[in-house]
Amino acid sequence: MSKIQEELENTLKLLKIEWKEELEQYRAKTLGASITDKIKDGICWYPVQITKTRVGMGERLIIHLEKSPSTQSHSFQSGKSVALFSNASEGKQLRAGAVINSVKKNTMVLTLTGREWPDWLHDGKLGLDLQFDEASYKEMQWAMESVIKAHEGRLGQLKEILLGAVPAAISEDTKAIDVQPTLNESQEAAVALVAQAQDIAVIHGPPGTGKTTTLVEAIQHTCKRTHQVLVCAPSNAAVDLLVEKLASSGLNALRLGHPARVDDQILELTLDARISRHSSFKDLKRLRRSVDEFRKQGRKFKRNFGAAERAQRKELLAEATHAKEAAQQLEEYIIYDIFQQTQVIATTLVGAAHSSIKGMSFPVVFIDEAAQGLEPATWIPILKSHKVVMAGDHCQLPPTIKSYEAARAGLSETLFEKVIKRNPKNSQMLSLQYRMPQLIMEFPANRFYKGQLKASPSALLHQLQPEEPVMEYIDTAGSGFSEHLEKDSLSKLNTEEAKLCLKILSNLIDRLGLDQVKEQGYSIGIISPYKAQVRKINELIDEEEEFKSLRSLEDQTTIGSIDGFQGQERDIVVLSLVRSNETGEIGFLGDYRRMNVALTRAKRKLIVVGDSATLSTDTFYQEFLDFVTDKGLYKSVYEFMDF
Ligand SMILES: Nc1ncnc2c1ncn2[C@@H]1O[C@H](COP(=O)(O)OP(=O)(O)OP(=O)(O)O)[C@@H](O)[C@H]1O
Repeated sequence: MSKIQEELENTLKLLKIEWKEELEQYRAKTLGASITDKIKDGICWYPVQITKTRVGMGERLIIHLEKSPSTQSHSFQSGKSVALFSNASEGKQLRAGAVINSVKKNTMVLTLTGREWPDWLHDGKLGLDLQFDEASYKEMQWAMESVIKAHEGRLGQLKEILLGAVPAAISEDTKAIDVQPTLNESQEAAVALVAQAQDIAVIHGPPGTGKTTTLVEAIQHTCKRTHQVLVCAPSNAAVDLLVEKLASSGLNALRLGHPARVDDQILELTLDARISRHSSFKDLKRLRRSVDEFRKQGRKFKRNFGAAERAQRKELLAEATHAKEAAQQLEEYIIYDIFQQTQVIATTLVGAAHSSIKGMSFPVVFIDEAAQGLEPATWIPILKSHKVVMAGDHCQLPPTIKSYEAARAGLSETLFEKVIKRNPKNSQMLSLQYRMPQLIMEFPANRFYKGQLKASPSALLHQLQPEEPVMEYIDTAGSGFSEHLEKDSLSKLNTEEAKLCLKILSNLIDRLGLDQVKEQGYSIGIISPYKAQVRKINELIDEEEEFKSLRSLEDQTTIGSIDGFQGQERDIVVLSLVRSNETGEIGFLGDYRRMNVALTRAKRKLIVVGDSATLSTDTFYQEFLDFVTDKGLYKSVYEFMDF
């Protein structure tokens, strides 16, 4: 067996270990567990009441739910798969699949996976279970098996090239390319590389250097020459960001994926929305209504059936089937028509296995944030493509891997890293960043990029107001604040620190003036490495009177984990580090790439809040504390202790 085949077989083996680990963790929580156990584990809500049902975009069925208030934490998050169940039928549970749109402390909005309301929806007591997402693993396994099996054809060639056994080809044609005049020299060189590369091109570089911006330019350029391209990223948030930029650059983009997982601003570009805007949609609706009508009529005749009624019923149900087939055909035509008009099909890596693009192939696939994609997931869109373009930064967050064994044995190395190492000539580095002023950039630039990262003149001027410092570190040491473990999720939170962060942010908003912040449209990010802290911050903003001004900025504010912020930027960022304990334990803050992402999201103001007594046990954080002290960015919590 060749080295490459061995390597791929090994990756498949590691994927199976990871799959087993995640399944075992899920089973440990669910198998044989009573509803009470599951509620305690934070993976079940029961009972829940329906507060509203409605039909959303694309005729999706949407349910608003509420449970009685409790302090019980849970693992429900937007985008996750759940099952709604009822205890109405004795012994057997009635279940319907759904995806979470949004979740607050005691309320949730869901989109049902099916197209029909379950007939038990208003019977018995309802509950909600978190589901294990096995479909993604199946797709990744299938992709790995396809790559292993491919010895000929384009996939057979691509695997040899991407994994470094065969050199990648670059065209000699160095015709000047027509790009936006705003691109810098290395960004322009990256677009040229994408045009010339026959097999693979990689754009890499530190945060804010315009990898996504350059990728969008390269996509535009490619779309002038080809009918359609595939564009992917590992996370829904990263796909949404790309789609937004592609659509505003004038490209006809289609966002594939479940609408509940898509940002509200992008909903208009989903297949559901595009179908509902199609000129034949009215006919489709009419046909679907007639299916329902025939069925309803057919089911009316239940008792005292004579031969004539039986025949009539048969006829009505046959009509229903007929209308259903016609509706399906029309829907297929509408989808075909939409795809014909689409220049860019955008989806997550795993979403590239979506049935609506089954059997399609693309001249080029563009993968953004490729350094965050698990290798088996990254192969999924490559199976459909002739040429591969990746953008990313391997000093930012890697993919999340649950099995320590699989990560250590090599699953943590991404295809992006392998490609850069093995095809150095086919990559273009960007090193001029446009996001952060010097002070925000300096520490990550020195610590992660050997000082090679430079700030563009425009970024140097980024600030909120001349007298407002662009960066501050607020030390909570000595305050008595301390972290807690959220028992059910095993995530950490630090309530006092969460309040302090919001207080500091409210003060900043007061200084700038609420109206001014709204008028300027400053975007705000409140970030923490821990999901439990993110939940706590959300809860405080929703409930506490003193954070009223922050509530009124809801549309401009994003609260999330560091992992969810990769690829994004905000004018103002508050980072809550949470860890505060006697033993100096810093847990997964020890993955410094996570801090690299967190420290490089802010454009005009970065406020970091943490406990130096705990953090300084680690040399990386000690260096960071030395940096903020040297630069005069250090403040103690005592300056804010009046609250
Ligand atoms: N040539 C340019 N001129 C002016 N602004 C630019 C240029 N290139 C990128 N930018 C701006 O810099 C910011 C960062 O760009 P972008 O998000 O593309 O960077 P990135 O490298 O993908 O960042 P990250 O590593 O965080 O994902 C954006 O606000 C973008 O508009």
